[in-house]
Amino acid sequence: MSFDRKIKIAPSILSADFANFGAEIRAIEAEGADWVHVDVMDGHFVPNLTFGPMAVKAFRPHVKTVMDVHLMIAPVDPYIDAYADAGADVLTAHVEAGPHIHRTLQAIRGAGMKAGAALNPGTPAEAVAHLLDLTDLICVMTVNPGFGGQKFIDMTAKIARLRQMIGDRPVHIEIDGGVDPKTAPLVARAGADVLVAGSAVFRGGSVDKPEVYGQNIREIRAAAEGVWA
Ligand SMILES: O=C(CO)[C@@H](O)[C@H](O)COP(=O)(O)O
Repeated sequence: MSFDRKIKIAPSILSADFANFGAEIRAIEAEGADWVHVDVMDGHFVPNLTFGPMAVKAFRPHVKTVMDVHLMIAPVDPYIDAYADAGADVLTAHVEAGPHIHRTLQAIRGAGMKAGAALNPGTPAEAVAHLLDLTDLICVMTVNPGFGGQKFIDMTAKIARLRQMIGDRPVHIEIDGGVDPKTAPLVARAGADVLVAGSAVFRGGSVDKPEVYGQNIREIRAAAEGVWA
């Protein structure tokens, strides 16, 4: 997985048909997704439950791009090897999920994955100030995690601060929650390069109407890239 700061659209399969993940993943990739974002929720760190490492391992053969796994679980450390075995390319843990995020990021890299650190809306950019050399991606939550389809919370000041703190390190800034063609330019202008979008990608489409996914992905990408025009 090479590093660049081009805009990447990462559809969240939280908004896909849960009875048809393989076909949904193949459809979004065929329609232009750069990464596939997989939301793991434990019903404890967040008030919702999705799936665990066995399901993620079953997704792996369908993902030809980058499998970006966002853990909304606590604790994280006992499960790192299971997600490495499942084939995650990027494994992101929340800084709020435990007292030892530094150790967690080291363990994620040690298991051969790219390491991400996620920040809830109430957590300041400074929470990752001493983690930047251990981190490949900072995920800025623009909703309170747990559900798709929520209203975007403006975190542009935090994103801009992170971009300044990161400097020339090869660290992605990923935005997660409420990303659509209206909010994408705001976060891209502030310095984000990976845009997770669930409802705004899957809305109106299906595996039988995948061209809608393609249109939705293109609209988000064009809106984000438009800030550089
Ligand atoms: O992690 C989460 C929610 O906790 C996200 O990945 C959502 O799935 C994004 O969904 P939309 O806000 O784009 O519908």
